[in-house]
Amino acid sequence: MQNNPIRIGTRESQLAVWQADLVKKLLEEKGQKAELVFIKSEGDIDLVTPLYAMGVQGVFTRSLDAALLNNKIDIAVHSMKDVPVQLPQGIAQAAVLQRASYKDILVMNGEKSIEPQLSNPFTIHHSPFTIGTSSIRRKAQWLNRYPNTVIENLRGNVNTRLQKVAESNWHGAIFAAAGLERIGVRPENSFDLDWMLPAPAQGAIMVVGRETDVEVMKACAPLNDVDTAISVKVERDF
Ligand SMILES: NCc1[nH]cc(CCC(=O)O)c1CC(=O)O
Repeated sequence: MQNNPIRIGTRESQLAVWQADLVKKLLEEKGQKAELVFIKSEGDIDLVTPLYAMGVQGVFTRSLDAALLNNKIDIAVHSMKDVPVQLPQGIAQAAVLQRASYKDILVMNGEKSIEPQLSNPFTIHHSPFTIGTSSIRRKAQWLNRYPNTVIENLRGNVNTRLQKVAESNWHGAIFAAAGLERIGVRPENSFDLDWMLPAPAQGAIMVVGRETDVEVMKACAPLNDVDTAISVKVERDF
């Protein structure tokens, strides 16, 4: 056990804070004091450039990595799908929490459902769909199935993306189920895209720490969910 509270580094978005707060609660359940430290990431500052075009890996994780290595925080909490497979030198996985939904979902805009039209894939409809996503993985899979679609760029955290969709005249946008469900903002007018292959480790939360900080690593070990940790390792090694 660590006598000093474990300093948990997190981004400032509602989802990031929710995830860090979960880690705080789980540590406290084990009798370990903990506190949150807020750190801005490059991925939250530039809200226009698609992530794949930013040209560097780890746009959400780099400032937290630096804070860890500079001893400003003791652990960092990430959506695991945003964490590059190769961790920076000196940083190691401390735990992977039990996974939530790994699925991608379509959030439709307004009350009018386009679900019936979507049950008919690979056909050309008279008026094309307009769907928001900046993920090249989601775009490629969507266009393969619904070729007659206009894809619009959609960046930002979960809340700002939901707001952009609501203010648009698009038919809808693609999200990770986990992100919306965790913070309780999954709209009624949404459904799972069971045919879409999710990102590796989607829906999983990763805790990282300093490799040499044996005490902190030990304090985090009970948070590890073995089944999730094995699944995401296989997905990321592939
Ligand atoms: N790329 C951003 C990101 N990173 C993690 C999540 C959601 C939570 C998760 O998948 O674990 C999201 C939002 C999204 O893809 O819609």
